[in-house]
Amino acid sequence: MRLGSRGSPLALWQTRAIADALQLHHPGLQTEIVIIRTEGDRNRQDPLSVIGGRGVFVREIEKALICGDIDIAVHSMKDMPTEQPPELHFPVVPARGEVRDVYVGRDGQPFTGRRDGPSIGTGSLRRRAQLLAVNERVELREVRGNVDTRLRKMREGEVDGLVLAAAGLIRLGREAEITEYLPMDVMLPAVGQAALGVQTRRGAAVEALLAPLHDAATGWAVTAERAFLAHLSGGCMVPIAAFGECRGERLSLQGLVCSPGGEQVLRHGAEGPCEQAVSLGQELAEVLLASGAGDILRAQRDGA
Ligand SMILES: NCc1[nH]cc(CCC(=O)O)c1CC(=O)O
Repeated sequence: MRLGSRGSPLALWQTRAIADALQLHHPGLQTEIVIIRTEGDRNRQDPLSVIGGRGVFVREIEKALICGDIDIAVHSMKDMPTEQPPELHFPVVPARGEVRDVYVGRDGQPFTGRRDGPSIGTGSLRRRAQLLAVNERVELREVRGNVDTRLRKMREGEVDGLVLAAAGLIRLGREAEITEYLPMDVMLPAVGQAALGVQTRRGAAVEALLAPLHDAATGWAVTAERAFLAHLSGGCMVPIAAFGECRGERLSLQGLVCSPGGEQVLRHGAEGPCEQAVSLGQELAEVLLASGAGDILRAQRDGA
C-alpha cells in the first residue's frame, strides 16, 4: 500500500502512525510512504493569505491519489478544505488526541492573565482574532515555516511566543516546550484540529483495510465541525473555530466566528444525537449567522 504524505516532519510522523496502525491490524501488509511536495511546501516566502490558503497543502496530493500514484493520502484534517474532488472521501477518521492550542513562551511566562503585550508569531486569523479578543496589546507577527523552524525562530528572539496546536508539538516529541494549554474559552481550536484526514478514492479496495482505524466519536465530532464550517462557507481565510465532543450517544458542539481584530466574538453551543452531526453543525452555523456572523464573514471576504 502506498501512502502519500507531505515531507514535513509532522506530516511524516502522522503518515507513519497510519502505516503502523495498518500493519498492526494486518500483519505482513507492505507499506510505502510516498513524499509529495505541495505548493505550500515550495512557497515559503509569501504569507498564506497571498498564495491562497485554500488547499495549498493538499492539491498535489489529491492529484496523486486520483491518478493512482498513491492508494491513500494522510493529511491533517485541519488543512483540508470542506470541499474535495467528487471521487475522493475520508472513509475513516482515527481517534484524535489533544485538541487544544498551546502557548509557547520564550521566557516561560504563560499568556493568559498577562497585562503587557507580548509579540506572538501566528499567521492564523482564527488565532490572531482570539488572542486580540483577550489581550488587545498583543503584537502579532507571521512566522512561517514548519513547527521546528518556528520554534527555532522564537528561541532566537524573533517573537516572544508562539501559538501552536498541542497535537503537532506532542507528535514531534516537543511537548516539554509547552508553556500553557490555552483553555477552550480563550482559544477555540480549528475545525478538525488534531484529527487526521485519511483520504481514498471512493470505493477503493483499501477501504476494507482501513476500517479498523475508525473512531466513531472522533468521526462524529469532526463531521459536525466540518458541516459547521461548510455551512458558513468558510475556509481558513476567515476567523472561524469549532470543537465537537461525543459523550456516549450525545454530541456537543461549540462554534465561534469573530472579527479579525477580535472586537466582536460570536460564540454559541449546540447539542444533539451523534447521528445528527451534520444538521447539528448546520444549525449551529445558522444560529451564528442569525446573530451577525454573516456580516463579519462578508466584510472579511470583500475586504481581505
Ligand atoms: N496549519 C499547519 C498544521 N496543520 C496541522 C497542525 C498540527 C496538528 C493538527 O492540528 O492536527 C499544524 C501546525 C499547527 O497548527 O500548530
